[in-house]
Order: sequence, then C-alpha cells, then structure tokens
Amino acid sequence: MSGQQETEFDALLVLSFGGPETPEDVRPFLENVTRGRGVPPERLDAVVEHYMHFGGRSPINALNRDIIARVENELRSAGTDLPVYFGNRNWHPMVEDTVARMRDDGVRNALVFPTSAWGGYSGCRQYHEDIARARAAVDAAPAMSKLRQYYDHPLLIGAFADAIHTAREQLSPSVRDRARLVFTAHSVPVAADAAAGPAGDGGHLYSRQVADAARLCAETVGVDEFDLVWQSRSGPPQVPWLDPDICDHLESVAAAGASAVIVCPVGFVSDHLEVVWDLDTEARDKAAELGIEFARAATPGTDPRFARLVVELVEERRSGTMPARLGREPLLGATADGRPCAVNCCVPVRRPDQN
Ligand SMILES: CC1=C(CCC(=O)O)c2cc3nc(cc4[nH]c(cc5[nH]c(cc1n2)c(C)c5CCC(=O)O)c(CCC(=O)O)c4C)C(CCC(=O)O)=C3C
Ligand SMILES: [Fe+2]
Repeated sequence: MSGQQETEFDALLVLSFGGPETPEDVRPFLENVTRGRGVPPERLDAVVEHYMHFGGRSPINALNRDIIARVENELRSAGTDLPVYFGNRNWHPMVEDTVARMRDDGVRNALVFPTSAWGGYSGCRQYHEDIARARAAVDAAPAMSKLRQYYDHPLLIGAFADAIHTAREQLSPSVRDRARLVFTAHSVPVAADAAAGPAGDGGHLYSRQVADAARLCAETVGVDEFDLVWQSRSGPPQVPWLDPDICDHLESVAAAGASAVIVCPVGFVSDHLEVVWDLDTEARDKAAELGIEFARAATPGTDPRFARLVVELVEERRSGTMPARLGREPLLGATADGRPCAVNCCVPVRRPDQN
C-alpha cells in the first residue's frame, strides 16, 4: 500500500452530464446522450422542443460553472489550493478534453466530484465509465479517484429542508398547512433499478437511496406524510420505468381532495432542464389545470452549503475520516480510474429493443 501517495491529490474534476448551449447544439447533444440507449425518435423530437423553449440552451453548464466558482472560494478559505476542472459526459467541455488539459497542466492524481449524489447506472456507474473512457483517450492521463455518493449528506438534506420551508411560504396561508409534500427524482427503467448496487445486496440501490433522502428531508421539516414520485421518463412505452409519474400523481392528489402541493426535486442537484421543463412547466401547468396550488422547492446547487459539501467530501477523502451522513442505505461510488464499485455493480441491462 502506498497510502501516503494516494492521499496526495493535486486537482479536483467536477464531472457532470453536460447540456447544449445553442439551438445548433441540441440535436448533436441528444445524439450523444441517447446513442445505443433505445430512446424512441418521437421522444427525442419532444425533448428537442423542450430545449427549444429555452432558446436551445440548457441552464446546466452555467449552473455547474457557478458551483465551481463557489467550490474554488470554499477551497481557498479552507487553505487548500486544489485547481478545479470541469468536464462533461455529453457536451463541451467534454471530459476527454478536460483530462487532456489536466495532463498538460501536470496533474498526476485528481479527485472527481460527480454532480449526481446517487448510486445506480445513470447516477454512478456511468460516471465511472466516463472516467475510464477519458483516461483511455489520453496518453499519460492522471490517476483519478471518484468521490463517494452523497445522497444523505447533512449539508444536502439541510439545503433541501430549508428549500421546502421556503416553498411552503409561497403558498396562500389558507392552504399552506395542508399542502401535500411530494418528492420527485429522475425515473429509470425498473430493470436498471433492480440491478443497482453490488450483487447480493438486493438491488434497487438508486430508488432505496432516493426514498431514504425523501424520508430524511420530511423528518427534518417535521412532516409525517409525503409521497415519492418519478419524472422525465424516456425509453419505449413497453419498457417499465419507475412510477408513478409526477403529473399522474398530481391527478391522484387532486382527486383525494388536496388543494396544494410542495414539490421537492430531491433527485436533482440544480435547476437543469428536467427541473425547469418537467416541473416548472409541465407539472405546474397540470396543477393549475387541476385547480391546486403548486410550489417547487429550490435545488441545492445554488445553496452555499453545496460548495461546502464538495469541500467536506474532499477533506474526508484526504484524511480518511468517517463519512458525514444521516441515512441508512449503502454509500458506494468511491473508486479509482473508473473501476466499478464491485464486480457487476449496477451492470447495465440490455433493453429489449436493443440488439
Ligand atoms: C438517474 C438520472 C439522472 C440523475 C443523475 C445525474 O444527474 O446524472 C439524470 C440526469 C440528467 N439527465 C439529463 C438529460 C437527459 N437524460 C436523458 C435520458 C435519460 N436519463 C436517465 C437517468 C438520469 N438522468 C435515463 C435512464 C435516461 C434514458 C437514456 C439512458 O439510459 O441514458 C435524456 C435523453 C432524452 C430523454 O429521453 O429525456 C436527456 C436529454 C440531464 C441534463 C439536463 C439539461 O440539459 O439541463 C441531467 C442532469
Ligand atoms: Fe437523464
């Protein structure tokens, strides 16, 4: 063991999903996202339109750049001078290009912060694959150690809980106390969720972590009854994905007599397109149509606690201290050079429409 060497990190890479920045970027971006993933063309056409509603520009890259600026400040005030880099899976700056630049700058041993808090294929293993692909594409690439999953970090849960309080204040006083609290996260194929986590651990690591995070947020705000729903499903209709969908659920909530909902996007770090379209546009319109008040809790990315969380994860990794956490599900995701967490962990399932 070269324990000493392993803890000497010389850079931090913020690794994210990426999003288009101009209308011309939208199609090629979506082709990158969906290559070989069996997303039907009709769904792609619909998603193109969602991006076009926002001028062909996703907010995600600008939001990630803001997060990076705050992380740099936090690192400076913590007395650490790690340079911070930005790379994406699906759009520029592409992680391959960033890793080449890191190598040119003399980086030898980087930490990687993924903008997903979760286990599962899309939320964890695919980021390992990004790291492995980028390293394979770059001669003499630096070593790269990914930070762990952080779905139940006290700073993350605290930011969501405060956001729920703030959202509640936006509702009319007459409905505020009876508003239904609804948590939402990105749906994934049921088969992918069943395969999430190390073999022998029962699977469903992603949906278990999401449920645990929702429980922790509800407990923190003192709410006993809440719902957990899913959003932004794609894929062909015959393939089952986690449900209920948020819009279908709003119908059930209205039918049960609720007059207001607080929607907390617990599955998302920032206000990217899934949040500003699927929640602030579609779900909000649905609620209006059903005659129920709708308030959406903010995502944690812009909360100062989020940058502190990143720096705490870095410090935790460097010093080898116990993870700061509130929940009860396994925390994985911390591996070197894009290796999976365990053999067959979150192995991608072959979709029936693929060959
Ligand atoms: C679990 C999960 C997260 C959370 C974890 C994390 O944050 O990583 C997430 C985040 C995001 N997903 C995003 C965008 C998209 N996801 C798609 C498609 C898919 N997502 C999936 C899962 C997830 N996705 C899955 C199983 C698919 C099916 C295809 C496949 O198996 O890969 C598609 C294709 C079109 C569509 O069908 O929607 C798009 C455009 C953006 C950027 C938005 C912006 O531009 O602001 C972000 C942050
Ligand atoms: Fe997605």
